Amino acid sequence: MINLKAYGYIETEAIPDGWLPGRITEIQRERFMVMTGQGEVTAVLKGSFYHHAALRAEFPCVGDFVLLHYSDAGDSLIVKVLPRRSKFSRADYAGHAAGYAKTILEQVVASNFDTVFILSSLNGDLSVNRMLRYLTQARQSGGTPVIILTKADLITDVHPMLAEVKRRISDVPVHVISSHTGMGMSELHPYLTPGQTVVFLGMSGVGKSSLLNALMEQDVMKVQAIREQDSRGRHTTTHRQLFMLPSGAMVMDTPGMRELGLFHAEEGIRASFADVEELFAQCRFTDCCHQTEPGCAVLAAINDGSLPSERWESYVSQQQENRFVQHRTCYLIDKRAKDKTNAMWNKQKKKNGGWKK
Ligand SMILES: Nc1nc2c(ncn2[C@@H]2O[C@H](COP(=O)(O)OP(=O)(O)OP(=O)(O)O)[C@@H](O)[C@H]2O)c(=O)[nH]1
Ligand SMILES: [Zn+2]
Repeated sequence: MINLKAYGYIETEAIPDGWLPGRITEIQRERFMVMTGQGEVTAVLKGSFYHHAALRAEFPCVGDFVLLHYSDAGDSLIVKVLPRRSKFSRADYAGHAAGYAKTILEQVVASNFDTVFILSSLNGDLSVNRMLRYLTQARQSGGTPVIILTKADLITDVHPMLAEVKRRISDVPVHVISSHTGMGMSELHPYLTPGQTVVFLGMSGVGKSSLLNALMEQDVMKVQAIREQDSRGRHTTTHRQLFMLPSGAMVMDTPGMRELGLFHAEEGIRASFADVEELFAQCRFTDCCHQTEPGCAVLAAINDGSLPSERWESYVSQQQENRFVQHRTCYLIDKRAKDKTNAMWNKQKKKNGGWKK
């Protein structure tokens, strides 16, 4: 018997007779691995998930708690996804049937995590703006962000960089580690207590796989020694996507996490830049664009130094990216609707042997 609480399960609703709660640890095409009180089982989705395929966001993802009809011979059946307490979604544009265009836009790639480790490499180009973007996503997700500066063994003096990060990001813990030497790793223990789930965010090559291997105390992920042009087949040692660490905490690593874009991130942006958005109310004109207008509170704050201009710039660039995603989404909905109308029109034309009567 396995205690599902060790997997972060919190019973929030009574489980009907004959149903079994479980947590999704791995997804391969149509087949799911689910950890349950009876051990890990394979499962498939109840047909109704496919009938309502438009509700893409409701498809189970790694980390989800689900209810199953348990079968000890063959696949169990996933009947319900329990409410998610946190999630990462990505905007999904890829080739789906036109009729579903309005509702396939959010694809959830990981859920029910407590902490988001935002990784940046100290020896690469350490970009605080990029960190701020990841912070917005983390805040939007419902997880608690923590910043991890990796590969400390490659730097002689980490202090200037650490000071710069802390200066610009004052409300989030920052840790300096090396997965190779073990430096700073003990600082991560408080986030890795039993039943806690962590996800990693960070650019390719910052050391996510190396950190996972170090925390697992074994090589579960293949680490890239040399960058390949072809990103396929990268992590070939395992398909597992939810790892139980020796400490009793879990780490999720899903392919989707590696290609997140900002998706409907207004709330996250608002949370990250409350100080900036508060200024807007103080502008003289309600439709102020904060560019050249007289009486603009933003320009005044930049001038007197109370709003660092780099902070204003990263706010503007996150807004732009978010708006781009939204426009693109609207554009695609529009285009799919048009394509569908055209297809119907052409069918009609054929049937009528020429132009519609
Ligand atoms: N010196 C040093 N190198 C490290 C450390 N962590 C990772 N590396 C190296 O950085 C490179 C990339 O590490 P990975 O762990 O594969 O990075 P990743 O973030 O998983 O990369 P993707 O799989 O592309 O997303 C490898 O060559 C690692 O050996 C560290 O703490 N110190
Ligand atoms: Zn203004």
